[in-house]
Amino acid sequence: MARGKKQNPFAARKRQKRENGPQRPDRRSEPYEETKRDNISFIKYYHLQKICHTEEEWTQFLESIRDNLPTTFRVTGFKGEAKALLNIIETQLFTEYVRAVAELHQKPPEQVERPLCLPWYPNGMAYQLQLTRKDIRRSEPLYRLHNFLIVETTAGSISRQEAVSMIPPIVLDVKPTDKVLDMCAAPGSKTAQLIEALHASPEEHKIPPGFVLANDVDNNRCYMLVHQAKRLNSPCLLVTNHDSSIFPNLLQSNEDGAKSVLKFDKILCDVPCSGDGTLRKNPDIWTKWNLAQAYNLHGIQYRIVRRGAEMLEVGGRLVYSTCSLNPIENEAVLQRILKDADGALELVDAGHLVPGLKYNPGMTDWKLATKEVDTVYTSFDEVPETLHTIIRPAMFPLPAEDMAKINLNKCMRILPHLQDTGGFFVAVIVKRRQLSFEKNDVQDLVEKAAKTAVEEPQLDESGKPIEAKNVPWGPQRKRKRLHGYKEDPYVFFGEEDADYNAIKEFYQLDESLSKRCLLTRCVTEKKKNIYYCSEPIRKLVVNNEHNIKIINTGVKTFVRCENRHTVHPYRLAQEGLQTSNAFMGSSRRIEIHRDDLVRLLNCTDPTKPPSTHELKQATQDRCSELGVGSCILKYVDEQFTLFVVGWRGTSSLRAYVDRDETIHILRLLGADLSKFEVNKYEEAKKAAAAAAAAAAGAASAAENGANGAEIEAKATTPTAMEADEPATES
Ligand SMILES: C[S@@+](CC[C@H](N)C(=O)[O-])C[C@H]1O[C@@H](n2cnc3c(N)ncnc32)[C@H](O)[C@@H]1O
Repeated sequence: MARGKKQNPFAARKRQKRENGPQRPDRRSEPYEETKRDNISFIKYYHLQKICHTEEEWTQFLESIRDNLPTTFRVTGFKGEAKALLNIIETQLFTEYVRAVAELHQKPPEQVERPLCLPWYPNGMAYQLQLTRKDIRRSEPLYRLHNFLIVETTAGSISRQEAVSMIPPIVLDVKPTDKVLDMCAAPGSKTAQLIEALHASPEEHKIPPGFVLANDVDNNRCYMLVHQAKRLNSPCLLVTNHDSSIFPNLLQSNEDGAKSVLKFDKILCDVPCSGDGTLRKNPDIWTKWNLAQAYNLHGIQYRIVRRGAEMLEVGGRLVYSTCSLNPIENEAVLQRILKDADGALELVDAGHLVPGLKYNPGMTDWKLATKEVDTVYTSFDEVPETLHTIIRPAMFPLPAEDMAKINLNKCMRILPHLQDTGGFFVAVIVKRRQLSFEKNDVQDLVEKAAKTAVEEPQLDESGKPIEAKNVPWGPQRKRKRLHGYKEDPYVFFGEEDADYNAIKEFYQLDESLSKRCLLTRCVTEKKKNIYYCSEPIRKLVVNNEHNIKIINTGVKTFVRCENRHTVHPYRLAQEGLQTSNAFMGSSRRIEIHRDDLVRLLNCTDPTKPPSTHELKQATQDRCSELGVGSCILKYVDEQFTLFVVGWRGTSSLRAYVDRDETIHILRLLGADLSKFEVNKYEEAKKAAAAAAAAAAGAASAAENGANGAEIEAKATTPTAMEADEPATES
């Protein structure tokens, strides 16, 4: 090895593997073997626990849990156009669905089961299809349904989510004013529901006064969470990366300027669990299931819910949920925290929030067993000493008189056979008074904040921030890093900001969109992307950034675009329009006819935007009043109003939205989508045919002794972008 050169351990391991040859046989070419849906310990254990009330129900349970899971999705709630989309789904999409399923199963359309509207999901916005996710992904007749699910999911208009997983956010009953904590949030399907609930009254709150703090201990999963939540474009979300069981107390500023410990109105503890409720979706769990998983998880589950209870406001609501059926991970955890709380926490009924949902009550008696379920214990005295570190006294049911006080029967056990879903456990707790073990020491936090305060950006003599690139040792580098955490800083706008003033003037921005809530992710004079977060989120960040690992916040609202035809350096971002629109004046608005909007959206070549002369006279007239630059295209329908970011060029007008959003809007407008419809099977067939033809051609050329003249694929050089187009976003 060369001197001074360190050996890369990963490369070395890879080299070693290559030299040793393949360790495992390559099974890719072998036929796919179905997992055996059986596990003796699982069946013995749950039969022993009597999770079903009768033998007949037990048989139904076993039959159902071995079956594949239907597909479910919900229309995301707070967008104005949600109802219009639902209407399209119920008419056009389901007609196409029936046709495709009939073709797939080769039966008459009348015999195809219609999709089921989940009766307990609010406003009839969730549906269940009698197809597995695999069916949809792999069957050609279903390609349009597949395309629909993918496009609308990416556009944020629907969410594909297990039916039972939709329940915890519903029973948490989030209001737009609530401070919400999602303790174990990734990958974020429930967080998305919490955000939607926060935005449920746009007429009342342009920006909801509440917020959602979504946290997960797993850094990589935090980014999945960011990706999932981003589709909703909410300025009221903060994503953090902590162990929830030791989540730090957060500071808040009261109206009088004093500091206090922040308490949450609503907390979701969707804790890590053994996941045996998801056996229908993840059949692999059949082979791995054993009781040790539940014993191992009980401790962290208890510590998370205990910490959640401490952070809950008196009068606040906490939902504890798992996708496990095991009482060790469910009732045993809850009885522990309820006993600790000594009446300060109360289990409450939540059935009225999910009317029509079938579930069994929580268990008040259960047994413990060895890993193989060959020995059963009804009390800790029976447990051999060798198992004392695994099976703990608190896992056994409380004595009858204590059990009677805590109402475990109010928990909800959703079993697969009750309504053809996965298995799930949900419990709702209300905090009646402070907990004796709760620590609310503000002084400590204030001192810590003062000690580790993030330095303000350095300004030059004219008050401008000094470019970070000129001072590599500058403010960003000085930021205190928590445990190797490496996120860029959150730099809020100051009182005087030249960019803000320019934006305000150009877009006639109402000052109630607080400039202090605009932020960038680096200390630089030339800001690139400008994000917006709500005022409560700003305060949360400013008060606590010394203490919490922030992964993400803010919605991209303005984007720098250099363009020689406009003096204004920022264009609008479609993501942020949902918030910024309500604060913009009329200077950059164009009310547009449906046909014009369809024409603009159908233009997929950014180098050839539609000329204004092709548009309706009213649009042309309005365009001639507007200078070059970003604008808002408004379309009003009987059912909904759409706002789309546009770009007024010197002689053109274009819509500035991505492909999935384009398809979504065209769908709402009832326009032809065939241009965007991809049949991946047809494309694969064409590609295979082309490859076969090329191979045949090459073979015959070789046979004929041709001199191998190369057919050069011509690189398609795009024509130069129209000069008045903004540079595309990076
Ligand atoms: C059941 S999943 C949560 C699913 C999520 N609520 C949703 O609906 O998409 C449990 C999550 O807990 C996280 N987790 C595990 N231990 C944790 C801890 N100590 N603190 C915070 N999160 C934790 C895992 O990384 C995992 O993402």
